[in-house]
Amino acid sequence: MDLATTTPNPSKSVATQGKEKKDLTLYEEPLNTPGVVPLHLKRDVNTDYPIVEIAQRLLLRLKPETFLCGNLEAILAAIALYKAAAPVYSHLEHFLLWAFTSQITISEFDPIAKDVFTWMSSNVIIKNNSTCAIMSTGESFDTTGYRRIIRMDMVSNRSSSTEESHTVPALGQRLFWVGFRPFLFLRNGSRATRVAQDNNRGSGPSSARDNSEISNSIVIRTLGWSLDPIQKFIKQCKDSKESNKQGTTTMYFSNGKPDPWLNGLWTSVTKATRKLDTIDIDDDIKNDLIRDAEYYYSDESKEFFAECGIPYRRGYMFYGPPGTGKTSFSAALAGHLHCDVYHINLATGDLNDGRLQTLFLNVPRKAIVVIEDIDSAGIGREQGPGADQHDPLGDILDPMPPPRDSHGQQPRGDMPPLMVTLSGLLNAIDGNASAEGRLLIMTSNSPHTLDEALTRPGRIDKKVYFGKMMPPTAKAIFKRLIGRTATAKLAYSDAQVDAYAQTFSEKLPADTFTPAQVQNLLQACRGDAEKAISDLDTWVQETLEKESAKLKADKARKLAQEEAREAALKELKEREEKMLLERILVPTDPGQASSTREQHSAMGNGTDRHEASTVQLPIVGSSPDIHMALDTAQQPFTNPNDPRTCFPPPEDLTTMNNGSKTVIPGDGEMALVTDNKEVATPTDS
Ligand SMILES: Nc1ncnc2c1ncn2[C@@H]1O[C@H](COP(=O)(O)OP(=O)(O)OP(=O)(O)O)[C@@H](O)[C@H]1O
Repeated sequence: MDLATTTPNPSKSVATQGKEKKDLTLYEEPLNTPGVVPLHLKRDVNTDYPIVEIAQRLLLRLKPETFLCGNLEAILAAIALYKAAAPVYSHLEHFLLWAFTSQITISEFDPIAKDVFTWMSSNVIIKNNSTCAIMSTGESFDTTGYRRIIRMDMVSNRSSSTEESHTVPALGQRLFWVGFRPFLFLRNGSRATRVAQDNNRGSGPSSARDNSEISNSIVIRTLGWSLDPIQKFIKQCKDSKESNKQGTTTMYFSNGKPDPWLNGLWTSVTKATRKLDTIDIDDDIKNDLIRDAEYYYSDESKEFFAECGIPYRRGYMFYGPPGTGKTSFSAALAGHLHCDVYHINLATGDLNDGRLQTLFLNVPRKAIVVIEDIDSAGIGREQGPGADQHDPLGDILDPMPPPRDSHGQQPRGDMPPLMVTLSGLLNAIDGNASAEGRLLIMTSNSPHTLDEALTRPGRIDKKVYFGKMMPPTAKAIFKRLIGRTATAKLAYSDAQVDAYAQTFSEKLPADTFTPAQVQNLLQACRGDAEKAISDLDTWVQETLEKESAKLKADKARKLAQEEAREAALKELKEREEKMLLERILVPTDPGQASSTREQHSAMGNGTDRHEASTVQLPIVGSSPDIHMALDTAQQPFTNPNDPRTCFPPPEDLTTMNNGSKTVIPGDGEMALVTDNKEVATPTDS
């Protein structure tokens, strides 16, 4: 199409042209004016698509007719050709990749991916003047699922990373070299796929794409027919992480979610290692624990376990009041042994036996697994099939609806919160499928509530009590929290600090306060030793008063709960009695009574007759009578002479062997007489 030939002459007036020409004269400029777009082409141009206008102007300026055989159809044909050839190119590309490269795909939530990210961050993104990366504040960018990932901002790495933030490779691909070998790093996944996966939660690894790539994954590709170079590269990433890890401990927290591709099993946080000498507990206990744990991970011990055929596992139970250092010591021990800590929280309601087992199986060989506050996880002494049965008292004591979940939804009746059972926990800890090499630490505030099976030797090898502050530990905590600052800032000598610490430990009542409480007091003094000592008496008094007030309040609350429970029990009993009466009372309507009698006569004598007549048993009286009758109503007849289990035909007035007698005073009236004494009749009631 030649634009110039169809250009109307703008100089001609509308009035002097025919209809067709009249339309054409609307254009103000000749169409062949460079840079001017004819109005009929402008109809698709709007502010949303200025690019179309730009392209059109460009075409006019370039005058494509001069080099494309004089028409625009050639351009369209070229585009069509490109479109047709694109799949061929894609196939060719796939073939070349298949034929000449090797690749490894890693789920983004796998710990290995974290190692690769960290290596890429420090060796490629920061060094190679990248223009695109993902920045995350905080430490846990690696295994946390998309909710945190979308918080990250795309940034240019020209703003250098700070201590508080991390840059990780952006989605897409980048080429880098390790020595003389080129590698292609490819990060798949987008927010859209993450959302889609979120909606398909539970689909698990089947959400992988058809071409066996995992969504939200990274792919490492290199030239050649062997995976060795990639494996070496991954090992290099791991080694680099290990060397960077000095002085830090990584804590993993169980997610309890079913889809390991979406959220991973663990969320991790890396912290500066807490040193063991910052935990103030009895020195003997501390040294014993350290020696035991060190020996457990020694080669000698591994051989011993293997030779004796004992499963290579060790377990500790730390128990004592809250705030005495059970969790802190576990973390410090992990730092000392250069291993990571895996925290499993059983009380979240999103763990069941299967998931717990999976978590234990996914703990590396050398790791400390901590199950905190196991007594509050709802795993009591008895947890049989009836343990989760509905408690009728609950309805009376707590008539409120169950709490809403995190999405504000009422829990559905058919979806109870997940529970870990005692047998599930025992299996996970030391069942055949349980991983070996881990050191398990359970912490508890009240270990006496735990089932003995859980704490028996073999599962728990050491039980350690973490108690309140004694004078030696009070002295140690004073030196640690006050001494160092006092020496540095106020130039106290060691002897002075020691003297203050001694005074402090003597003034602090022994076995009364937890280390957490004392730490709170000393932190507030900010290195002022004299203030710490002068404030101590007041603090002790106030804290004791607060504690006693809290104790009183707790006692009152417990008493109120007990009373409410008793009242509820009473109410329940009354309900039962009422229901029973409704079930068993004979109607006083003579018509009904005679028809009942007819039914009884029709039944004749025998067991059936007894069952039928039992239903009519009139019982009104104290609760033992009621329960006697309830038993009778629920049990089949076995002894026809037993007044509780045998009721005579209504037409007879029978005296029982044991002296009990049933009286039928008249139509529609029945009464139970015990020891020839009438208890009640329906008309009485
Ligand atoms: N023995 C201790 N030595 C030093 N610090 C301690 C000690 N005990 C507690 N703390 C401090 O008190 C705080 C709470 O300690 P931690 O969480 O370890 O107690 P816990 O016994 O595990 O409590 P809980 O039973 O509630 O889990 C921490 O800040 C910790 O530093």
